[in-house]
Amino acid sequence: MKKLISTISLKNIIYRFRRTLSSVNLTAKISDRGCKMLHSGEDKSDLVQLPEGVTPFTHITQNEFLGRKHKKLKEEDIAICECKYDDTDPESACGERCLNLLTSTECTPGYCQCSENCRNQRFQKCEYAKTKLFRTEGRGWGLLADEDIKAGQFIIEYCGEVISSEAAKRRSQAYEAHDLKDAYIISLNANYFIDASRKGSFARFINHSCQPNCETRKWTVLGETRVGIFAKQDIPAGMELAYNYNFEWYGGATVRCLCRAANCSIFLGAKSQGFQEYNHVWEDGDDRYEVEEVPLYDSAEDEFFPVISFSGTRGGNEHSKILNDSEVGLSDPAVPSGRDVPQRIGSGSTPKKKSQHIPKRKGKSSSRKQVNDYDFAKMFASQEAREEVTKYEGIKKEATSKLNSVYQEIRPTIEEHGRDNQDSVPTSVAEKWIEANCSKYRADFDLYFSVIKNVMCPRPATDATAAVPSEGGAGPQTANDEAKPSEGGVE
Ligand SMILES: C[S@@+](CC[C@H](N)C(=O)[O-])C[C@H]1O[C@@H](n2cnc3c(N)ncnc32)[C@H](O)[C@@H]1O
Repeated sequence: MKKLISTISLKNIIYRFRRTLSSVNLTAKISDRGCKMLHSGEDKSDLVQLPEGVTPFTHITQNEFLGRKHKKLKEEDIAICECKYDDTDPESACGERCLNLLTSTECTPGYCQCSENCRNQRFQKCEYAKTKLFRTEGRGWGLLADEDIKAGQFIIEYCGEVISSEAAKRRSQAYEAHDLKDAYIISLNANYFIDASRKGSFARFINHSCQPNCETRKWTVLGETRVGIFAKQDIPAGMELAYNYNFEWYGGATVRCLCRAANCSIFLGAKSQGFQEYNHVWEDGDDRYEVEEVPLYDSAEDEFFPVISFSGTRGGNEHSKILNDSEVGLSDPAVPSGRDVPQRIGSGSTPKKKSQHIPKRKGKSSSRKQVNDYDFAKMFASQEAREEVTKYEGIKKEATSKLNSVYQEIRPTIEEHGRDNQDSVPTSVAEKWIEANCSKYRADFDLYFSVIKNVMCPRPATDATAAVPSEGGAGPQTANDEAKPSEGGVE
């Protein structure tokens, strides 16, 4: 908590400091938008050749806005850092101590004193890691590292068309209606989404994992928010890149997740906006989400996909091939391979197979369900035990519903700032969330403690009508009354 608060204050201090600096009047022009490396003169999107089977899309290296132009950054809004280039220490040019870098803001060309030596224009200069498109088993196309990537490294920007949330909903439904099963819409902020279905960068091929080696981060570049894929850990060449789709991904059709992680949440982007709009989900920790129907596709044809070569945007990383999951770091011998599991296939690659459906397990409910809501009190023969356990069951229910309502309250804020920018969430909101979580954990603990205590040290039954007399229900009460759960779990 302390760390969170100090990060927030640090950010405020840096922000104020930058505002002061930005009043310094520099005269250079703001550079043209876009990735200079790829957009100097010719349209490099023409050069991108895709392997056979990939649904064609337009390759872009900066977002395109529908219904508006790129922002024109006002001079007083330009954040200027303090860095100065020193040729004896090139790393000092907008390195890790750069004020802009620290606040996830790229330096503005013409306004950075390090000029062409500035190292904090990675989105603008398309300083991407080398990656390679490959065919996965059952998850369509994927992107893998084509060089060793360091933890924290910027890998690639997720580019696409920036659209409103209403448009995202409309498009998502239209894509589904047209049977486009791969969904490429992710959230930019509370109101806007990036759709990489028709236009996008190679980031659109990065698949989801519940235990990912990459993450999305939002950066401010020339006044606009942009989404980058960054390495969460060192990634060796040849390993598949993956990030967690929850929060960012708009979702679409309900898709069974095939990431093979031990903590897999079963469905792709189950916490994403699109998923939640289409389905009613169970709480975290439940073994299954309640959904109307789950379309699954057979991946058998994926396995016979030929090795294909193609040339892409940058030298050295432009051929694709089919690799099996163990070759890209996804194998788990405990999990059946694509051959055994009914899975869905990537878009446009192979003819679609007949869809299957998981039968609906329960009636559709209109609200979030409580899980683990077992009435433990019924287990006990003694009146006192039942009363005590009932009391803690009540406290736990209260804490759960408080946590749910806090979640609903803070969700827009969290979604606006994005999962990776939690330090921007107001302290009061963060505190509320942490407090509600602590209360819930404490209430859970108190309830389970009370159950275990009463099972281990049964009290004599005082109520002949006990619903389910426990085995030792009539036994003598042991002297263990001191071992009580903590009082006032949720206060
Ligand atoms: C942003 S696209 C990723 C690229 C996609 N595989 C392709 O071939 O174009 C997202 C789609 O990939 C598939 N996908 C990604 N991760 C997956 C996973 N862990 N399990 C199953 N399908 C996945 C789903 O069809 C999803 O709609």
